[in-house]
Amino acid sequence: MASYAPIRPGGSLILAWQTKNRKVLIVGGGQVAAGRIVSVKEADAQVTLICPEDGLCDEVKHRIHVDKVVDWVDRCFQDSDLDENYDMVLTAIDDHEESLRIGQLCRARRIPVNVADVPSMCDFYFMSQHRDGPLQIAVSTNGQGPKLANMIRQKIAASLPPGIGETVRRMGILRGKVRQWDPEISNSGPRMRWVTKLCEDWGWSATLVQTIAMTTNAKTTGTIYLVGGGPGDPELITVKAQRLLQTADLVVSDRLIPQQVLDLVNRKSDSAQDELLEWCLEGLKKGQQVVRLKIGDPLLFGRGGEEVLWFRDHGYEPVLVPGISSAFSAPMVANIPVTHRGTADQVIITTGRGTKGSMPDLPEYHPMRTLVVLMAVGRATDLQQILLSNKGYPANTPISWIENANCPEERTIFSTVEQMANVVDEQNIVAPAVLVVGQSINVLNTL
Ligand SMILES: C[C@@]1(CC(=O)O)c2cc3[nH]c(cc4nc(cc5[nH]c(cc(n2)[C@H]1CCC(=O)O)[C@@](C)(CC(=O)O)[C@@H]5CCC(=O)O)C(CC(=O)O)=C4CCC(=O)O)c(CCC(=O)O)c3CC(=O)O
Ligand SMILES: NC(=O)C1=CN([C@@H]2O[C@H](COP(=O)(O)OP(=O)(O)OC[C@H]3O[C@@H](n4cnc5c(N)ncnc54)[C@H](O)[C@@H]3O)[C@@H](O)[C@H]2O)C=CC1
Repeated sequence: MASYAPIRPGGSLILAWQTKNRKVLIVGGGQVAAGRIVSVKEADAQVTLICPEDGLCDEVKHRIHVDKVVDWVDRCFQDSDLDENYDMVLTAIDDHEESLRIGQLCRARRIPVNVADVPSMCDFYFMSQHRDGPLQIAVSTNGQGPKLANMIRQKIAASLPPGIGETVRRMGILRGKVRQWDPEISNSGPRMRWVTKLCEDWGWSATLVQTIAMTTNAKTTGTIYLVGGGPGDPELITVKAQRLLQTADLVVSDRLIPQQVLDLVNRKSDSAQDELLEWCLEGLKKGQQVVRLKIGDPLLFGRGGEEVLWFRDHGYEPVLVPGISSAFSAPMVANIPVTHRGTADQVIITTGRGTKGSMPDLPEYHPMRTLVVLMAVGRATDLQQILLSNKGYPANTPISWIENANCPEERTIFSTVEQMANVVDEQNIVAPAVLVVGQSINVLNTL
């Protein structure tokens, strides 16, 4: 039998009540009323406050006369005040009998009411609240200890990462965009899975959620930045890239926008790349600062050169920002100094997948050479055969596979050229993985 959460009666229903343009009546003008004004005005309600002038505290006077966010009626409450069709009534007066009476009147008219000094007369309680942009955290003790609610709220607020409100705000923009890309109701499932995965993968690091956020502050001239996002570890991006990501109006990324969404948005086109570039262009035409975020380094097997030419054709010269390529960071993960005095004086970086699936001309064996092969996993058998049969690699030349370098699932496997395809099968190595071949592997690793 499935087990479900137990029901624990005796609480109150916690909601985020939408009161935009709703009519709220506040009775009283002391410090409690001042707090109520802030709460309901932050929720965009229309406020009428009834209280004789000599009862107004300084803060309430400020809200009435300086902020001008309150319609003020200079007298005591009268029963006919409730004829105004209020959506909510809040009393904060020092006359207990009158409080109770107003509460009862509201109850009779089914107007939701909070009576500051009579919890039993409240349809809802106010909570101790922390707000940061759209993020709202509220603590309730369900009437048991308001001061404790205040202390607990402060403790929670102090533990939040800086910038979290901005992160939440940008997430809202991003979710709006995702829905614009594909408004189909029937795609709600994939949309939700993507947003969930994004949140889980990138957590609430403000910077990283910002990297995929899209905002619309138009500037006069658009600029395109071709930015290297590094190998996957959020800490391995440059300070410059981070700054651009934080300030950009639009960030278009192929890594952070995973296949599920590309599938969603690219139904009209079978070329994801073109579609992404078109988005950039749209932003540029609006005068936006656009970041085209590439994994690794844009110009090392990142097709960055092609994108520069494409943007030039469209009248924009991209600003290039380098990133750390896995060609360097992956060997480092495996403690391989790709050059090392006396062991390796050159490093050749190549790919296992050339244009249209071709195999690049691999270099001859040289004992002082380190070979780094990106996108090699699917070609392990071919690579092994070429290195052994055509390029003179001794069978026992050390190799290392570094899978998911600089990501949480990172894995490093050492072997020899003779075994390099075998270990891919045995250890089930999958892309993305970097292959390193050469004597430099043995310098810091005792195998
Ligand atoms: C039932 C409730 C109805 C309601 O007002 O909605 C209610 C009732 C009463 N409060 C009283 C006293 C105090 N209230 C505060 C402060 C807050 N009170 C708030 C809410 C609530 N107060 C609702 C329950 C919410 C919950 O428990 O979760 C907060 C959270 C929100 C807000 O008001 O905006 C706000 C913190 C704001 C912030 O953190 O920012 C302080 C501390 C202080 O002022 O510094 C004291 C003195 C110390 C103490 O008593 O703890 C008394 C008089 C008791 C007496 O005479 O002895 C009553 C009446 C009674 O209990 O009978
Ligand atoms: N819920 C809460 O968090 C808290 C509730 N309280 C309770 O809330 C009430 C208000 O607290 P404060 O703002 O500090 O009081 P306060 O004494 O500073 O202000 C009371 C206000 O009510 C006005 N008033 C009195 N009778 C009125 C009427 N018939 N019509 C219109 N206005 C009227 C007065 O002119 C004054 O402006 C008190 O009863 C207090 O016990 C106090 C602290 C916290």
